[in-house]
Parts: sequence; C-alpha cells; structure tokens
Amino acid sequence: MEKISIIGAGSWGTALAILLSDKGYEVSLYARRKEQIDEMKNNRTNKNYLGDIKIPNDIIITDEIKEAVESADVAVMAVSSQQVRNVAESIKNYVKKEAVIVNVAKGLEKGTNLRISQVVNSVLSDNPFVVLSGPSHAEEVAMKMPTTVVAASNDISKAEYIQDIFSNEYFRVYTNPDVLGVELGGALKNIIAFGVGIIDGLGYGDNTKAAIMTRGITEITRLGASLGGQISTFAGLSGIGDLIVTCTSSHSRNRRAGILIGKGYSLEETLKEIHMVVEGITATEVAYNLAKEKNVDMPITKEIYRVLYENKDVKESVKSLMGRTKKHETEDIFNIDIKQ
Ligand SMILES: NC(=O)C1=CN([C@@H]2O[C@H](COP(=O)(O)OP(=O)(O)OC[C@H]3O[C@@H](n4cnc5c(N)ncnc54)[C@H](OP(=O)(O)O)[C@@H]3O)[C@@H](O)[C@H]2O)C=CC1
Ligand SMILES: O=C(CO)COP(=O)(O)O
Repeated sequence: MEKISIIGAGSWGTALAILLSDKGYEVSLYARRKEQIDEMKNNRTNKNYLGDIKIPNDIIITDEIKEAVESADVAVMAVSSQQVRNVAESIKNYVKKEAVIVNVAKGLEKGTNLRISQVVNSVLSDNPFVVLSGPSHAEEVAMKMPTTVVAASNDISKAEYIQDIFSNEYFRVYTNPDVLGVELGGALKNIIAFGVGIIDGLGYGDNTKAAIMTRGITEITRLGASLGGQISTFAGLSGIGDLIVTCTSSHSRNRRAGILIGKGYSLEETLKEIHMVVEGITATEVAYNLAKEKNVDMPITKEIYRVLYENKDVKESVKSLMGRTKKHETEDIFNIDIKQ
C-alpha cells in the first residue's frame, strides 16, 4: 500500500487525508503551527478549518517536513497557491524523485503569472506531476457526499495512478491530459465566484448571477484557449463544474468574500472575516495581466480587478458591464475556433 504525505492541514488537506486514510493508505498530514498540531493530536479535530469532523487515529500528524515526505510515494500540495513554491523548496531535499506530486491548490502564482504545475516543475523537475481539481468543497467530502473531480497529467498513466488512489464510493475521479485547461479552470472560476458574491452582496437577484456565471465561463474559456487549453476541458468538471459549485455554495470562501465586498466591507475586513484562503483575489491580478499580455477580452475579470485594486465602486462596475458595446453572444468562442 502506498504512503501518502499531505502538506498543508487546512480544510482541503485534512478532508483528503481522511479520505485516503479511510481507504487504508498510510497518511501523514503536515501542519506548520504547534498549536494546530496539538489540537489535532489531542482532540483529533481541526476545529478552525473543518469543525467537528473526526480525524482518524491512523493519520500521522507532524510538523517535521522530513518525516512527512521522506518515504512518501505521493506528496499532495494542499496549501494556497502562493505557498506552493515554499513547500516545494522545503521538500526538495527529502522527497523521492519518483514520488508523484499532486497539486490541489487552485490558483496562479502572483509576480510570475505561472500556473502551479510550472511552479512545481521549476523546483521539483524530476518528479511526476498531477493536478487534482473539480467541484469539491472540503466540508462535503469530509461528510462523504458524492463528489466528482478530475486528475490531469502530461503522463496519463500518472493521472490514472492518482485516479486509482483517490477514487472511492463517494469520490469519483476522472482523468484528462489537459493540465493547462484543468489548472486554469480551477483558478479562474474563483474570480467569477467572487463576482457572484458581489452581486449577492449588492442584493441583485438570480438573473444577474446567471449572467455573471455564463459570461464568466465564456471569458475563462477565451483566455484558456488562447493559452493552449482545450475548449472541452472548460465545459467539464474543472471548468463549468467547479464554477457552478463555487458560485452557488455557501461553503465557498471566494463567494463569501465577494458578498462582503458587495456589502461595502474593505478588502482587509473581508480577509479577516473569512480567515481562510481566498484564491480569487490573487487570481484576479494574474488573470488581468495574462489577458492583457494575450490581448484577450475579459470584461468581468477586468471590472473585479478595478474594484479590488483601483477602488472602483461595485455598482459602477455593474453599470460598466451592462453598458458595453452590443455583441453577438457566441462570437468570442467562434473566433477562438477560427484562430485554432
Ligand atoms: N477547501 C476546499 O473546499 C478546497 C480547496 N481547494 C484549494 O486547496 C488550496 C488549499 O485550500 P484550503 O485547504 O481550503 O485552505 P485553508 O485556508 O483551509 O488552509 C490552508 C492551509 O495551508 C497551510 N499553509 C499555508 N502555507 C503553508 C506552508 N508554507 N507550509 C505548511 N502549511 C501551510 C495553512 O496553515 P496555517 O493554518 O498555519 O496558516 C492552512 O492550514 C487552495 O488553493 C484552495 O483553492 C481545492 C479544492 C477544495
Ligand atoms: O474550489 C473549491 C470547491 O471546488 C473551494 O472554493 P472556495 O475556495 O471558494 O471555498
């Protein structure tokens, strides 16, 4: 049986550790703070991140990174996107070269505009890489609710290996060779969920939310395809699937953060209130830069960027979106098809 190391004991890392331990794998869960380690060891819960969910006694909880990864066959990166490089650096001297690195973070690296596979590859270039993404709130996976995700890798045999390891009766894993498409879908849907939250916070209704979601997946697909992703991937679990769950769920930190911004909270107040990672905020900045670089139109992302980074009033942003030049609904996607 494989040994699996989960680095990052937030909500997702903990939920995945429980799933894998239930399947009989030897799982070690790495957390960096002593206070959190003590709580997890003494109470077998991770209160701040996963409430009363019980952590099985078999899971090894540690703050020793060497101990956590040195014998691992699979190392799961379960930290925020901005921390993946740090984690990769910290395991570089201990992790086996053949260990499969599984990234579950959904974001893009600020400053470099890199996808997480590129970040990991720049540090751990010998290790096989798989991204695991899709509509999967930790709270529901921890309650064993039926969930579907996708494992993507340039080496499809590694995606299938991860599919076998993670699949169980309530967690169904598909495979996909389109790493870029899967990564971008997971990162960019957070921006749209944040936007839907703003709409909720402003008190607008279901029509407006449907508009943001539908035009949101259009602009995600437009950028993704221009960077080399497959259009079909954006119609799949890691694209529209994750967009639906994140835009409609009360679990979503991105949507909840948007609600607060829509209600007039400052960004600082919002982040304090959520106290967990809100990936859409950095993703907005990176997507804005990538869209500019690629000359791709992303009106919703652009308006959210203005709200977050240029203090634009949210109502003015809605006005700007509604007042754009009249268009044909499908012209963008067709343009991409023609260009390809
Ligand atoms: N929650 C979910 O439902 C899902 C989340 N994801 C993605 O997974 C990633 C992680 O999310 P999630 O678990 O929810 O985030 P949380 O905010 O719940 O937890 C993040 C965890 O990462 C830890 N961490 C941060 N930096 C480091 C580091 N350098 N070394 C070790 N641990 C570190 C934090 O530790 P500390 O407490 O010490 O700050 C915290 O425990 C995100 O990219 C998210 O988008 C994907 C699918 C589902
Ligand atoms: O990616 C997620 C569910 O698939 C989690 O979304 P949030 O980070 O918005 O909570």
